[in-house]
Amino acid sequence: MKATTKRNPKATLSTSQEAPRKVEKLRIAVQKSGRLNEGSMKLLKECGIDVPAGNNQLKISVDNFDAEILFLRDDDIPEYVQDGVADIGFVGENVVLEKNKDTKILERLGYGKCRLSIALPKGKKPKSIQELDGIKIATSYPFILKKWLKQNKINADIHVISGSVEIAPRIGLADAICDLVSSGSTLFSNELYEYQIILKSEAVLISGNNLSKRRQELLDQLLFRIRSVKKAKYTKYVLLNAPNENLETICKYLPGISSPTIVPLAKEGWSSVHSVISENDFWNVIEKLKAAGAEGILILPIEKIIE
Ligand SMILES: Nc1ncnc2c1ncn2[C@@H]1O[C@H](COP(=O)(O)OP(=O)(O)OP(=O)(O)O)[C@@H](O)[C@H]1O
Ligand SMILES: O=P(O)(O)OC[C@H]1O[C@H](OP(=O)(O)OP(=O)(O)O)[C@H](O)[C@@H]1O
Ligand SMILES: [Mg+2]
Repeated sequence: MKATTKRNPKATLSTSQEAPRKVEKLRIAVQKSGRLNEGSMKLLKECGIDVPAGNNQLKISVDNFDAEILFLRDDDIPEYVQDGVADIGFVGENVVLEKNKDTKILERLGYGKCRLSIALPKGKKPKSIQELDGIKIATSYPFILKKWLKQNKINADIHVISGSVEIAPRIGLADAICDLVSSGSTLFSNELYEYQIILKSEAVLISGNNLSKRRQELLDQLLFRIRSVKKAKYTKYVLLNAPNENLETICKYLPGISSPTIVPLAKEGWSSVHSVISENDFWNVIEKLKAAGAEGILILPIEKIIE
């Protein structure tokens, strides 16, 4: 008898009605509004992650990367990352250290640079930090401040307030403050001065400890892009013209990633040299390049460096 393949109508039905497989996305926490929002969104854009302009939504899916952006208060980001509500977060190191959650810092991001400092009213000039003993310090950073005081064996009283810390000495709430400083203008307008830096901070990328395999893959891709963007920021593309007899000397100063490119110029005996160099190194070699006859030196920004 001829074998027949029986079709199971139910099986066919269940396949066609199956819900589409849920795509695992990397959940990225970003400050909703405030000092770090712009820098974080700019960095994501430079990494090729297009976040659609949201109409004040708190969660937005990205079209060209398996990710969704969660817009949060910066203070909540370390805890949400620790608890796995978000996989990674862009947040100030000051907040990471203050909240002291179980997260790890993956990368320093170079924006949101500020200092956490003890500031005193103008006119009060302790000769050493030990003279802070016994004073009352207003702050929104009690954890970091307490640790610093303990390390320095200073016995001061901490008064916790959540904002407008700089006003505390003027209204008699405290003798000193411990708050973020950048330009110093908020201190200045409140008749205070920066006495002692206790932390230098910038935006950092943090992650939790339990990412799924797929989310870890996505994070690795994002980290690779962030590092390429960061590297490019501090590196410049250099173009210059040089007499052929000095090319060896010039190439010594501009070794590039593997070696510089040399293209002959229409002008007899001259070449164009193309290379990359870190901005710091460039300022150190510029005089030497000129002394070796380099002319028409052009310095161009680089968008990304993929190594
Ligand atoms: N003056 C400053 N210059 C540079 N960076 C700063 C400055 N002040 C704060 N930052 C950095 O930006 C982060 C966010 O600062 P912001 O003032 O927006 O916080 P916030 O008012 O607590 O915001 P949120 O509403 O999200 O709680 C700080 O934790 C710090 O890392
Ligand atoms: O040294 P400056 O450049 O003056 O910056 C310092 C100020 O910046 C931050 O406040 P922000 O302006 O972000 O307002 P906030 O108090 O609402 O957070 C910080 O809390 C300081 O008050
Ligand atoms: Mg906050």
